[in-house]
Amino acid sequence: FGVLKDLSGCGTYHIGYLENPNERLFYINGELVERYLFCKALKLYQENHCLIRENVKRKYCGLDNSLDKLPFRSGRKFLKELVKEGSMEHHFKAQKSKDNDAEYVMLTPKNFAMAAPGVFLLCCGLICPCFRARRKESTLPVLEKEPNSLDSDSSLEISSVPEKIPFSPLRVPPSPLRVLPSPLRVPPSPSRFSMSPKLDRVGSVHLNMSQIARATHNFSPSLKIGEGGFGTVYRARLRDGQVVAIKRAKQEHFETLRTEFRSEVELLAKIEHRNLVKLLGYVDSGSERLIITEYVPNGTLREHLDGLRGKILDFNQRLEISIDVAHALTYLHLYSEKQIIHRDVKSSNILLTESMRPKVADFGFAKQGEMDSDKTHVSTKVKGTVGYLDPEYMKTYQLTTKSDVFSFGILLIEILSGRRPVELKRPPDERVTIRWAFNKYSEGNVFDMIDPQMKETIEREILVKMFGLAIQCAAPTRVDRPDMKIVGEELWAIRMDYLRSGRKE
Ligand SMILES: Nc1ncnc2c1ncn2[C@@H]1O[C@H](COP(=O)(O)OP(=O)(O)OP(=O)(O)O)[C@@H](O)[C@H]1O
Repeated sequence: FGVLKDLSGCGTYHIGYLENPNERLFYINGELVERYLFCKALKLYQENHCLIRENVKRKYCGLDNSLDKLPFRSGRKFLKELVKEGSMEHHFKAQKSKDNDAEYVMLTPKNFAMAAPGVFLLCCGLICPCFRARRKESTLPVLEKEPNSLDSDSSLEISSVPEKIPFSPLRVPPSPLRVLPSPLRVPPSPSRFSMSPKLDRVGSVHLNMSQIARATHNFSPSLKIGEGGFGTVYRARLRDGQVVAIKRAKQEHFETLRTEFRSEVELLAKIEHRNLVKLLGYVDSGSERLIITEYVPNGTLREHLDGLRGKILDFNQRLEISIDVAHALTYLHLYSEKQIIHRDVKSSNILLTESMRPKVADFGFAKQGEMDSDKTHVSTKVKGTVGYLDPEYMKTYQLTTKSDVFSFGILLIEILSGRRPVELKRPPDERVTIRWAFNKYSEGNVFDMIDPQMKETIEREILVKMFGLAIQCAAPTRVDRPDMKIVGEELWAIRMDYLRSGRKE
């Protein structure tokens, strides 16, 4: 995989490129575009006095002054041109004429990291008539935006002030598909994330560094239980016998990760739900930053789906896990002190207890919502994991709770089918799981979608309801997605049907 480089940071265009040994791909607002449109967007940046690195201009758009030769268009005109000529659809058509296999072209490992969200958008728009009309409607407001307007897209986090920001190499994503904040963006204002002193005393576990070093045997590799993009996780036994998980920030990314860690602690401190990993304590001392949470002993949901944890999950367990995750998200969206959008709902962030109950973890990307204000969304940089990322959020940078609903829809299909959101080793028409599922669902082949490792027979009606719900959650536009509370209620009703059907209990 190439690394997606995001040049955003100015105005409402979010432009980026992905460079592989054999190929360069360019995108604007999450969509693949031709190079010349990318260069025009750079030109627009330049006209708006935004920072563009000279080497990027030179490398991708020719000589320094070649940008100046491109005709300048107003933001509105440019966006119209973008839609007319350079959209993902255009790219698809261009590729198709060359190759006759557009999907294959879009989904090679080389370009997948960029293409997948767009593919979701496009494929859902193309193959699902009921979503298509809505999709067209919903793109309109975005098209009307001027690059420097101070409307909803003038992001809370992305400064439009053309400030010179020292270049730092883009950090390599922890997993190849995780979308990370761009280093070229102005960091969030310190005040938004500054920790109140009392947060250092958050939770019930208060340890100093030497106590932590003792509990982790000096961060012994034998106690390491996992590694994520932001740190290494250790299991530790405290003096009173309590077993906890300690996430230690990676030193090399210390400054970049500060925001993620603070965000995680601040939000975790406010929540209390049996299906959410509980924060126990926090250490921010010198060159160390650690988060102490409850230890969840039975691995991640993904490990269970992969059969790495012994017994394969049965249908009832999958249904109960789905319900619990839906409840956890409903709590975050509706009932926590402040509305919280998780932004990284995925199977590897769901930990299981010994009794196979899930706990949603990893609040590094979580964000406070706008529940108490008149605003319908938060405008913010895109974070999350490709494959689970809401295409509308990717396109508009407008974050709502419905982005979590989208990820949950993808997760639900994963739980039922066992398939990852993207499986590059499969034939082209099966690589994007949501698309494959939608096709199967439309053909009425729900049994084909069930995880082959699951041997029970489930009533067709129940599967139709569950897959139908998952597909609805993963609708391309947020207006078509149900609220998380409704999703939980629907799943609960499905479970009632399932129990009544006499297959279990
Ligand atoms: N509270 C916990 N209890 C038990 N295991 C945990 C806990 N927190 C994390 N882990 C383990 O550590 C691994 C890494 O967790 P972490 O949240 O740092 O990263 P991740 O979610 O896997 O990756 P990324 O943050 O890049 O998405 C998890 O996959 C899990 O196996």
